[in-house]
Amino acid sequence: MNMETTTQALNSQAAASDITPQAPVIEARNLDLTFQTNDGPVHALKDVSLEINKGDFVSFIGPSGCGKTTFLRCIAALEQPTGGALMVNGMTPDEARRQRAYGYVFQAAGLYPWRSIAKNIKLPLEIMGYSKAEQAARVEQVLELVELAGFGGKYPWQLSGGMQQRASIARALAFDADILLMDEPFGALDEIVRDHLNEQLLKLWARTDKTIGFVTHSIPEAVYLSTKIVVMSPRPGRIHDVIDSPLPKERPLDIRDSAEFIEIAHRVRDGLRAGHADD
Ligand SMILES: Nc1ncnc2c1ncn2[C@@H]1O[C@H](COP(=O)(O)OP(=O)(O)OP(=O)(O)O)[C@@H](O)[C@H]1O
Repeated sequence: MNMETTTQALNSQAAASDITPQAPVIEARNLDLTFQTNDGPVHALKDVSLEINKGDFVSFIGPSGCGKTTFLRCIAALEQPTGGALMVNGMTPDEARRQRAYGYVFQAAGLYPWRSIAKNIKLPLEIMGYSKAEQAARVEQVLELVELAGFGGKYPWQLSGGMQQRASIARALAFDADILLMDEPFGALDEIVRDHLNEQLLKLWARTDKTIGFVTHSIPEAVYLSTKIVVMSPRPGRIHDVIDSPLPKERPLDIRDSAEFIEIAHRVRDGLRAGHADD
């Protein structure tokens, strides 16, 4: 095969792979979850169907108690659905958890106060049996990613709330899972800090190509961050609308003043209102 034909063959292979649809990273089909409580059954999720593809940044927005956290916890195999099907990387959530498919960032940073930032980040790596050298290398790498290089020796109380939340993101990134699940990570922070962390998170996402599932109550945050916005309606949590964002991947903060941004924000708000009216 001469050089030209080789190039042509490679080009056509590339073209073919461009059009070959990739299997979704997360696929929910008619997912249902009812909690049995002392006060009777609580129907938290109803008939939730959703596909999340590699590299998507998906935000879940909806009123309190509509099942956003529950859905994230199902993906992480922390809750068992009572109906429907859920696949993560083509596996059951439990298998995916065993393969360390995701890192999870909680509402509160949840750092151990008696461990330095570096030692907090190392904890999951120690449990997974990484060598000391590998632990140190990964800590350096993820601290760099969240712009906390040089802070590994500090203790959580020596860091601001925003820095602590970044440290907890670093901990979730440490074992390089493809999926990052984030449950209202910036909910407790003031707006300016939140804006800054939103910008940093977008850059981190662009650099690492992770698939992110992100729970928020903030419409601007959802629109600014996401490639896909899932609007949920009150209990039992259902998907009211799924918005594929037309915004470019590169997003300066002032994109929030653009007509396109405002239009998507309106659609989310209308969805939230209509969801309430469904009751
Ligand atoms: N382990 C549990 N046992 C019983 N009920 C539960 C459990 N976990 C959640 N629920 C109930 O399921 C519903 C959905 O809860 P979930 O935390 O997923 O909502 P949410 O949309 O994340 O709410 P918020 O925005 O307030 O964080 C709520 O009514 C909640 O009380």
